[in-house]
Amino acid sequence: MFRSGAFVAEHISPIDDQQVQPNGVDLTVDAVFEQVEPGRIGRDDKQIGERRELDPDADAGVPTYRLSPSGYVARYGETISIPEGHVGYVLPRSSLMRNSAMLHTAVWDAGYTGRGEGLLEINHEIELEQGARIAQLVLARADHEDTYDGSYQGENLD
Ligand SMILES: O=c1ccn([C@H]2C[C@H](O)[C@@H](COP(=O)(O)OP(=O)(O)OP(=O)(O)O)O2)c(=O)[nH]1
Repeated sequence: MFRSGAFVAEHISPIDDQQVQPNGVDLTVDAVFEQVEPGRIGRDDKQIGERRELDPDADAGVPTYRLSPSGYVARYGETISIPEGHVGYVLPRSSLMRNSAMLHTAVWDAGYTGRGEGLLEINHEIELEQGARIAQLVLARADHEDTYDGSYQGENLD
């Protein structure tokens, strides 16, 4: 069973009322990266290729990313903690999708805490204000034996 947005909100910070939706919580874009070196997925290890952080255009008043068609890694502005007994899924905000862009995501494990990332697929030029809502996190009840203890635990925390 999926939990309410109010429940999800208890596991995300910072957050404001505008982010709380009936079935989940909206996530904002804090930083955008372009990968510049190859990565590697081995049988027993992995390496994330080097990235370049994009500078948003500050002249617009609100810092704004002007993105051309390509793939980018977006880092969310919120720290997310997936509670035990749950699994998280992040989906794109529909307005992103309606603008020919997509956010690709993976599984958010019980016990994970951090400011995670998603893959932005941009198919047409788009402007994204830094801090704009681009995604939504939902939580479902889930059985599990262990909790998350991987290399991304605690990532991007200040
Ligand atoms: O779209 C997503 C999905 C998950 N995560 C976070 C939460 C998740 O718990 C963690 C690790 O994900 P996963 O287990 O898929 O990573 P991995 O590639 O298997 O690495 P590791 O073995 O170090 O966990 O990354 C994201 O930031 N973005």
